[in-house]
Amino acid sequence: MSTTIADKKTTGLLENGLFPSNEVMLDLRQLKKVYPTPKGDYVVLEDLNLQIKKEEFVTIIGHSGCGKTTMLSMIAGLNPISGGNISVLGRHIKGPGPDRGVIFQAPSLMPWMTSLQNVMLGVNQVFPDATKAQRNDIAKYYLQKVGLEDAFHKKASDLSQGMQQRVGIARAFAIKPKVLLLDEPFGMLDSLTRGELQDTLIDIWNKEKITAVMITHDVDEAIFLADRVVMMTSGPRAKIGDVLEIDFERPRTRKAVLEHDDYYKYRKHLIDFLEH
Ligand SMILES: Nc1ncnc2c1ncn2[C@@H]1O[C@H](COP(=O)(O)OP(=O)(O)OP(=O)(O)O)[C@@H](O)[C@H]1O
Repeated sequence: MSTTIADKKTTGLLENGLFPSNEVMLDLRQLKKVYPTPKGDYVVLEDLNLQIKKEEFVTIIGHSGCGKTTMLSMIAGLNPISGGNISVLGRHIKGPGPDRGVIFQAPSLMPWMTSLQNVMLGVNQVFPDATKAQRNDIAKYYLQKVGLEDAFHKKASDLSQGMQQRVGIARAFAIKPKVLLLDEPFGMLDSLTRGELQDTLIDIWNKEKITAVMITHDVDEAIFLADRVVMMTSGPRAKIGDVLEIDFERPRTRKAVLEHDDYYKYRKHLIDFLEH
């Protein structure tokens, strides 16, 4: 009997359903989130278990309001955990830290500062012992990687939305985090700019291989970028509903992905999940 995509098991799992601990970067165990509301407690997430391996790129999809941002902000340490725990390389997180970089939908730059100054803000905090010249080099290196070599000294408020998000990407990579958390980073961009930024992101990621977790509403983006697409159930009490391994070689090109025999099977699998 032939194996369908739905039958495929995630590769590398032990018999207990977990990855070997030395391969795991991020571990969410029995995660729970409760928001108090005037009508009583609202349990957004419950019994949510997810392991993400070192150097893995995972995309998260799920219906609006299911709790994706809640989960990501908890991993970032910006939103308190109501139950269970989150660990990075085996250590429970207790708040935000430079081991986790975040890219939000709106890059929230300091509008009166230049691109370089915005990136330097993070670099200065994370590498206080480096010389000013070294810190400058790091910031410029990543700005150049995102295609902003001509815009080091442009004020953030003078940049287009796409360029601002490029600064956001440079800023996140420049602090050299262990985990990169992306919350719909291209959600506000037109589709052409979105495609360009996906290419920029994946180009840097191919070199740096930072473990990445990215929320997206775009099924094609989810497939193009990910090693695994994680599907969340609808809330309340959302958890991981299904995981789809994307077995395309890297580095990938959009053309090769779109022409691959499995592409539409992956797409159908994700859309079927979202429609039920
Ligand atoms: N601070 C809060 N207090 C109370 N309820 C909240 C709070 N933050 C979020 N919620 C609720 O928790 C649920 C999950 O919100 P969250 O933003 O995590 O979902 P999401 O899946 O990221 O949504 P979207 O895809 O629309 O961005 C929603 O019902 C939301 O209204």
